[in-house]
Amino acid sequence: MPPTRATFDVFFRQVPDQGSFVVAAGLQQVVQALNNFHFDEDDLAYLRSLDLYNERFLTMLRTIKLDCTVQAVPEGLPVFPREPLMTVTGPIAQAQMLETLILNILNHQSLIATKSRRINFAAAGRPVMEFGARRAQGPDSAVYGTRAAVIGGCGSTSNVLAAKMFGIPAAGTMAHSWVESFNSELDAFRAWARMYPDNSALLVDTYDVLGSGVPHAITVFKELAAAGHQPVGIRIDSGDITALAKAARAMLDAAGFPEAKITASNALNEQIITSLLQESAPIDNFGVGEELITSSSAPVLSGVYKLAAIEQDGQVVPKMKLSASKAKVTLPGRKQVYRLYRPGAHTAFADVIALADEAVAGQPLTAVNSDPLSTHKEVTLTDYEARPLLQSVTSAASVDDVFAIQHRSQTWLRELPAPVLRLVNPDTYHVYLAPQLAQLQAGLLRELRGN
Ligand SMILES: Nc1ncnc2c1ncn2[C@@H]1O[C@H](COP(=O)(O)OP(=O)(O)OP(=O)(O)O)[C@@H](O)[C@H]1O
Ligand SMILES: O=P(O)(O)OC[C@H]1O[C@H](OP(=O)(O)OP(=O)(O)O)[C@H](O)[C@@H]1O
Ligand SMILES: O=C(O)c1cccnc1
Repeated sequence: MPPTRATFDVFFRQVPDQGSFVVAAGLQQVVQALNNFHFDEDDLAYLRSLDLYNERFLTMLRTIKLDCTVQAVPEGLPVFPREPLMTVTGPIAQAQMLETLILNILNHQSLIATKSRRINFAAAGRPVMEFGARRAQGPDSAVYGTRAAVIGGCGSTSNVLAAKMFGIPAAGTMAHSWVESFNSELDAFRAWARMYPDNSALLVDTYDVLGSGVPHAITVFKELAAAGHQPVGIRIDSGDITALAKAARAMLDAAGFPEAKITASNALNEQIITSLLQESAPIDNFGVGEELITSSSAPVLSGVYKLAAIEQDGQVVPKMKLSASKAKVTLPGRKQVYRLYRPGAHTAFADVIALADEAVAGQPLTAVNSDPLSTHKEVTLTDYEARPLLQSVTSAASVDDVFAIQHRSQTWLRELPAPVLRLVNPDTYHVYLAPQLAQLQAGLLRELRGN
């Protein structure tokens, strides 16, 4: 008898930081991990030593060749609670074995892409450099977190390995130790300017921002300008950034350097950046590290991997987890997710989760709210165009440029109603269940409760 095939869905129930959406990220690394999925002899020897597995199972692992099909939403897409962002169909033992691997990759990158999107929304178009490697939870989180940060809107990184791996501009300014290691701040700035005459971003807060840092930077900028170079600017990394940036801006302007840019850093996040800009702090660039790379205000995206269906005797049998908590009831069956647009318009107004073979075309659709904690009020959706979001993923999927993903993500975000994108108290975006899926879920609920 061939092994039972099964379909699992990846989805999350809650958005970090009380936001309304998550930016999906990590698909490319999932594809790479599945392409590379295998057990070495020393893996098998270790598993054998546990005395838990029989030889038949270990032989199956030795010769394993994944026979799973994957559907996923494209990276960068804003997605909402309960929507499958990936489905995996394959022999049940194989598809089950992939749970933790897939969740590890998607949960991490989607979390950081979402945090980055929030920070980049707050920065309102000003470039944000990713500065987090030193505070990331280990090397992998630094590298793949940087990839996700760029998907979420960052334009460059000080993580040179990530820059090399993903084609991201490597960027940075100067360390305090550079300034401290010279006899004077002025000597330190001059030495830097000699080496990098066209990349003179000087760190002005080692001793006294307004008393020495900015005046010394201005002295060096004058010397650079006299030699035909365009000074880049300064970085402020402590103190009251608004007050210091305003005073520094005035000093730079008065000295004839209105083009010199001010970069701010120091444990920045979306709230602090919003506050700085509300105070009209004249900041041109942000360097953001620890709060971004660890998503420290909301460090977990609790994406889950749930059985949705198995195949028995050639029949697809929907499966559902009932659970003691109403919020954890799952959606049975093989599914597709659609984003609904008004005909001819670029504004999405709702998503619909439907059974894979359920018709969701231009006809009126009687749908219910997908949130199991809602009152399940029916709505009739009319006058829409429906675009499917889950696409087949091939193992030979081309390696997308991270900036192409970032760009697509921004386009998809612009399609959403503005109140959904608010950083504070965003509107909930509507996610409905199509009628056949809603009926299937209700029927299975009755059946399982009856049992
Ligand atoms: N005008 C401002 N509005 C809101 N937050 C600010 C403002 N200026 C600075 N901050 C933030 O306040 C926090 C603490 O800044 P503080 O000046 O105490 O740091 P610091 O003196 O550099 O200390 P440390 O040496 O530990 O970095 C940082 O997260 C910083 O980004
Ligand atoms: O604050 P983040 O958002 O993580 O940005 C990166 C930080 O890393 C550096 O600080 P460093 O490790 O030298 O410590 P310090 O400046 O707090 O002393 C840099 O000067 C930034 O402040
Ligand atoms: O200014 C920089 O170059 C910098 C600072 C902290 C972390 N990464 C880069």
